Amino acid sequence: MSRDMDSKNTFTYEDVEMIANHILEKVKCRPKLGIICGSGLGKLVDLVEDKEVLPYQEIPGFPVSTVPGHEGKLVFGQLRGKSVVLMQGRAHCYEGYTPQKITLPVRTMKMMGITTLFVTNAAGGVNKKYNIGDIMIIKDHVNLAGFAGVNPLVGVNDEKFGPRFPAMSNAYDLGLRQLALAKAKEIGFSDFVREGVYSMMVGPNFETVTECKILSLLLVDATGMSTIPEVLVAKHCGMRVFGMSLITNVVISEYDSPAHANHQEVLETGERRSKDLQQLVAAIVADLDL
Ligand SMILES: O=P(O)(O)O[C@@H]1C[C@H](O)[C@@H](CO)O1
Ligand code: HPA
Repeated sequence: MSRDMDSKNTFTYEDVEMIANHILEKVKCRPKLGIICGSGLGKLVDLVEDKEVLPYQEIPGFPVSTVPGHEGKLVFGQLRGKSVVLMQGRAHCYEGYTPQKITLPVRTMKMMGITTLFVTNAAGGVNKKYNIGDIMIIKDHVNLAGFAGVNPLVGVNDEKFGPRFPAMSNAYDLGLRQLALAKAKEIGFSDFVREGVYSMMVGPNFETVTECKILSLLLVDATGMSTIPEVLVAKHCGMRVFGMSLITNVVISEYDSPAHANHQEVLETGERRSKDLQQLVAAIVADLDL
């Protein structure tokens, strides 16, 4: 099965079922919560006890990330008394994968019994009030890649996954956002935890100055190169979604500025803020109703 699946760019319901069963045969854990770790945020797995680890290379069809800061491991275990599976790293469209391929893990998680999905990412702060190191709880998104036709739900729709025309007006669960804000307050994080709007361009280049000015006009607070395809697929198949962006840098919105965005800064901020992010995730998961 492995070689056939690895060369595929789109996956049928039966393909996903086979991949999910393959994973379930290899691990004992049966989680209902899935967490996708963004660039430099893979240390979230340090929260997990009784780990069972599967490298993506050993999972048929799974896209393998080629980007530093994305380990490429599926980590099962216990987090604050709850069974969980973490994706330590994700693949992106700019690596040459189709939107359907980068979201295969989300459908696989659904098929494995995951009902709630946490998505995390590194993002550039567009909102001028944001500081490097802030954590933004995602309240909505602008699918700029979708404006250009990059959307994992394009193509034949299998109703076994979900409806042809899924609603996206409530993509980021209100109850989970409220829980996260309450927990941030409880642990003294309110000064650097915000709520805002995320946007995605395909990348891999960072944005031009004019693009950043446009993002601001579009009511975007933080921008990145991932997450939205995963959220579209998760909502399509009926999952409850919660999202967080770590503001790893601020976008350059002045012409002729000598500053420029770079992946090294993204990884360094991820490293520096990883303990706080872990603390917030742990506090939310502890009180999560699954
Ligand atoms: O996977 P995420 O969205 O966290 O990664 C961001 C976007 C690019 O992959 C990379 C740029 O530094 O970080
Ligand atoms: N732009 C796009 N993606 C990003 C950024 C950014 O400034 N920072 C981290 N991921």
